[in-house]
Amino acid sequence: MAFPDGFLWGAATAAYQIEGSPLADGAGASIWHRFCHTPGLVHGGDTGDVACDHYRRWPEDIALMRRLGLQSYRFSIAWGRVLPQGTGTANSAGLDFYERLVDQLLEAGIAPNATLYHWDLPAALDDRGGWLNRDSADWFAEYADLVFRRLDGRVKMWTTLNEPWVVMDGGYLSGALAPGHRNLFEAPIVAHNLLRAHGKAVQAYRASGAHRIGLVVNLEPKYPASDAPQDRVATRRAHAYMNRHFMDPVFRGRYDAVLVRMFGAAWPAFPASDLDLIRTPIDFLGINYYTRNVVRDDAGRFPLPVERPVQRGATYTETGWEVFPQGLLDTLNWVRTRYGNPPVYITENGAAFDDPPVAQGGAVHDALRTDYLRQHLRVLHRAIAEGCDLRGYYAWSLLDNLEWAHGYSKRFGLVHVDYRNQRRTLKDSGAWYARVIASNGQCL
Ligand SMILES: N#[N+]C[C@@H]1[C@@H](O)[C@H](O)[C@@H](O)[C@@H]2O[C@H]12
Repeated sequence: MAFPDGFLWGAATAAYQIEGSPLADGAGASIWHRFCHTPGLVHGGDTGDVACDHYRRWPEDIALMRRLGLQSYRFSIAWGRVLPQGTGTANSAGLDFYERLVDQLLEAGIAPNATLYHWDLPAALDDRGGWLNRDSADWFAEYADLVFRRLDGRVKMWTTLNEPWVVMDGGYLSGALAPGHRNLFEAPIVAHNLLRAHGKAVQAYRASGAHRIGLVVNLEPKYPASDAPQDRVATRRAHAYMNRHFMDPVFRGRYDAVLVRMFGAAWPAFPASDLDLIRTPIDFLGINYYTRNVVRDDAGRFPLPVERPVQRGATYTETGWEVFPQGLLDTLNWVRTRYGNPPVYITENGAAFDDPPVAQGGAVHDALRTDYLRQHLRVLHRAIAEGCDLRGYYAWSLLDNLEWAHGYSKRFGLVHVDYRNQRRTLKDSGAWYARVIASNGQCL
């Protein structure tokens, strides 16, 4: 099942999850540095102080990318490395790091795909209110303009934000992620300022950039646990809260009425001009897809029903996610029909499984991960046949890495990392993915 000529094959990472050295060479601390160093918040007390030591081992990791035959590499830029205080004086050592990385990627024939914000807000900006402060959109645009002017042209594919829904829900409602707030009234303000920041960064790019810029969202299709009216209503609410929450403003210039009603008094009156900014046109949409959500009414839980009824006979990953490739097809067709079939990249797709240890001779026989990826790639081929404008795919992740509050307990990598000595070992899934890339999907 060959994919179209020019289909882009890649793998993805994020700065705080792999780089280590979070304060090196003048870098400013992020909210994740603070969060990890706050006892009790991250599994095992793990931090990003070392991670995969990518800040120092990046040449070795580019060699791994070449071995995989990656055509593109999606990474994120740590805001605090280039602007230690979040605004103001730039840190040339931080900019130099990303410039060297980009230049060597190009040297290796790998197209850089840079994400401006993958959750690591400079702590100095959090001290000024962070995403709760309306000025955050201007702070972000200043940072974006700085890196655009430094790297655009060599980087030809930019993303403003990674998964703004997770930033809002995890960082300000559930409190499971940095900065660890639990406040219903903060959530819509944060979501709105993230969207404003996205719009301002896109406008900054249009003023100076010459290539493409988009947004990466996590989309999780919602299915009612039964035909009972209360389950169908709960499913619509869950869909409004997670999926339409950011897609509707960006592509349709307005919020979902169901979402607004859900928040009730906690929903502020936003200026209409904000929605005009937010809907500034983008060049592509990045979709991170992992699983689906079967929804049963759980009236006691706002805004998302917490119960995820276990599906008999299904396979589940180490993060408790059902393996459900049909949900990826359903999601892509929903985006195609509701939002005018925008160019889409799958910017993350992968799974954590309890991988076997590295075998003698250096192999990791992670058959479950290979099967997960194969099932989802086959679905992508169907999505293209059904008319989705699907341009590329990035496996999550290149390396085992810091899985946020899970610490290093969950492994998503195509490459195993032994955190005791930083030894990298290509897993069977990585070797298989290299064959998929080399055959443009023919071997699926
Ligand atoms: N959990 N999980 C894996 C993966 C996470 O490691 C990424 O940083 C996020 O963009 C997205 O949540 C997905």
